[in-house]
Amino acid sequence: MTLAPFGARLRQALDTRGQLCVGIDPHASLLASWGLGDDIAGLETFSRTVVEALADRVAVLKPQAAFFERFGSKGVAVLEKTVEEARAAGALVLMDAKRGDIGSTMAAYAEAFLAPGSPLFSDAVTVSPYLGFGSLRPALDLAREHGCGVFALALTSNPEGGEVQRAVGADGEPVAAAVLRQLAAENAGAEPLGSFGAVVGATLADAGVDLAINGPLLAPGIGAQGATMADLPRVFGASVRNVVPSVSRDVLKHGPSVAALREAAARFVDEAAAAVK
Ligand SMILES: O=c1ccn([C@@H]2O[C@H](COP(=O)(O)O)[C@@H](O)[C@H]2O)c(=O)[nH]1
Repeated sequence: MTLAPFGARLRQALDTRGQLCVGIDPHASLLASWGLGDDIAGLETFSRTVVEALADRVAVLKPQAAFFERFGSKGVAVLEKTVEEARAAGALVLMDAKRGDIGSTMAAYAEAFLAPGSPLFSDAVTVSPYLGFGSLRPALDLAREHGCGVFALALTSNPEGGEVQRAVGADGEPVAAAVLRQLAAENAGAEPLGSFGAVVGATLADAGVDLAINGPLLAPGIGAQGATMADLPRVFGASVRNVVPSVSRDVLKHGPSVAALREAAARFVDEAAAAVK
């Protein structure tokens, strides 16, 4: 089956389901607070419950690969099932894997997440552009071919990010600005929204760079990291409609009750709508 471009599918999901991405981050502390073991059975129950609660209503679910990989091959098998079931229930799945390597290895990462038929095939994947934006080419091309998306780290939500991302190159352009400029080029002419997004933390005091990339802006940092939906207009300005605010722990802490998870997600959707209008 050929998918419509990711940007178009994402635009529709955000407009119909609301501007929210919920992260599936099975921290050991969350497994414990849900009364689950820090083991494969706990991981499986946690992930299945999040998918049951949210995949039919939130725009995007974002499994954090690290929390599955820490259990080895059995954890990856749970991740595969989580992705498949979330997509089948109607959510767009953004795999938060933050992969980045030389181009020839990047091609293998791209096949893992963006080639139809791959066990971890997802609607989009996060990547690191810090081996040079050009090293992402295999992922950008495969995503375009198959209707998928790619989100490159631009200005991350952690306080340490700026030392690399705000550094200024020999030509005077900050590193993050160069990433955003190249994403904008990938999205040129795309309607209603390009498929190549940037990760820009909602925790930033001020973006200080041009965020008008005609693509989605994944905004982690809301909730546990201290940002709120009310911060979005200040950080994202005129691009705020293209923001995909992302919350993991501040939704997940309401489990294992399916109803409570749904209520928490609905509250964030309402808060995002109020902030963006
Ligand atoms: O700049 C970034 C990029 C990715 N993340 C990821 O998002 C979630 C945040 O979880 P919370 O519980 O909502 O804090 C997590 O998976 C990070 O790896 C980010 O936080 N910042």
